[in-house]
Amino acid sequence: MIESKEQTCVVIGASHAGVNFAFSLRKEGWQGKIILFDADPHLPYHRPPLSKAFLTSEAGIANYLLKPEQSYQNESIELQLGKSVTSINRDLKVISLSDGHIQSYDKLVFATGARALVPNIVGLSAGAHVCYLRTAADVLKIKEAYGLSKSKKVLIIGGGYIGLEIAASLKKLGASVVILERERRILSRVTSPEMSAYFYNLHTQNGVEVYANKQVVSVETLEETKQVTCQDGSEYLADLIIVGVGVRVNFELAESIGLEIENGIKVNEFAQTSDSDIYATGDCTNHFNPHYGRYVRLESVQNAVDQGKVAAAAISGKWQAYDSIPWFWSDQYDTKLQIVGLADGYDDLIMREDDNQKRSVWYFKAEKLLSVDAINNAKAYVIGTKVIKENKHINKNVLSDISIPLNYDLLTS
Ligand SMILES: NC(=O)c1ccc[n+]([C@@H]2O[C@H](COP(=O)([O-])OP(=O)(O)OC[C@H]3O[C@@H](n4cnc5c(N)ncnc54)[C@H](O)[C@@H]3O)[C@@H](O)[C@H]2O)c1
Repeated sequence: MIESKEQTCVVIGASHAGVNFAFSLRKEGWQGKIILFDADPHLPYHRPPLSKAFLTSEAGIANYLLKPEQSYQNESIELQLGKSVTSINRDLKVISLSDGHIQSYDKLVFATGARALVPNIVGLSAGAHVCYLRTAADVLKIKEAYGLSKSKKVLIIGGGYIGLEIAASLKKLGASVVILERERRILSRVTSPEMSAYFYNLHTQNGVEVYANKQVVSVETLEETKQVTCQDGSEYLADLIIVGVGVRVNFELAESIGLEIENGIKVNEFAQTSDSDIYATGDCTNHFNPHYGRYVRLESVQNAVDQGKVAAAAISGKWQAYDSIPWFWSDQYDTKLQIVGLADGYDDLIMREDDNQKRSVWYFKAEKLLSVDAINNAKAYVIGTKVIKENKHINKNVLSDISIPLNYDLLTS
């Protein structure tokens, strides 16, 4: 079913999810208008380099664009940047914008993602020396506060991927870096104690001070310096504080029009919300994953791209259920981590150390492979992906024996 030229598809959010959706919709043959709205005034850019190359280099955000500007014109995709959608009327099928304009739609897509979580810490107001890292503007602010070549004392609140990637990047620039993590170990929300230990060692070996069990309770400004105090009474001084304590989904607009919200915007396997003319894609969605038999909300580029394709196909009348296997990556120092699958709920793991640099952690539940964390080990990532996709059984004795090379046939025979 290809819509006519009079139809309009409005997309709220022009990051990975919204932009990939828009190009996929055009590719599917949608002939009507496609309009992307985003509060961010920059041309849509890749987010993964924000905590890495963009943070450490002099290159402008124009070097990290998702698509060249011309390609939006080529595909007749209208970009309305620097504009927030403030309300939606489902009966009239119109959205209202911060500048007072209204826009009608036939199909509406939420690709609203998430925002940096602002913790409730006394004295932590986002002044010049307190930064977050979610947008290009956030990174520009860090660069301005930090200065690319100066060696400053940076304190990072939160030992998740964002905190660790920032630490690795700023360490390369010569900063002195302290990470304060509230939980008993870094990365506790997203990975196993074994992986947390690996990344703890990686960072401390590179000169980052990493402290767990540190709940920051207050921040005080002492002339040019910030003094951070934790619940256990310990104190740290810093020139710059960067906060990376997780995200909050941007679901409020969807909630205001009565869409079903449950850990994000709830969608079916076709990325469709509880309103059949409204879809949602990317970080903001809670969707069913058939490989794991449960609803998941993923914060990843892979999900943003793949779910956008499913939504575009569905709007075009091709009902292809979303069934991708999640994958993620992170680069810190010379370590490349690739993750396939979701390890939550694992009851067994096998850690394989092929050599000092190449490792992999294999997570199982009831003998089924759930996920693989591959450290500098593309082979483990590729084999893990194939095994999960094909739902094969792995011979754990073979996997544990590092004298046997990693090989799909040997592992699954
Ligand atoms: N390579 C990647 O995949 C990658 C890289 C960067 C960011 N991201 C994504 O960006 C988003 C944000 O990342 P993140 O690392 O901020 O989120 P996160 O939730 O993964 O980690 C936040 C960490 O902060 C800790 N924390 C929370 N409150 C705290 C407090 N008051 N004091 C000290 N520590 C506290 C938590 O225990 C947690 O370990 C996530 O969606 C993440 O998946 C992904």
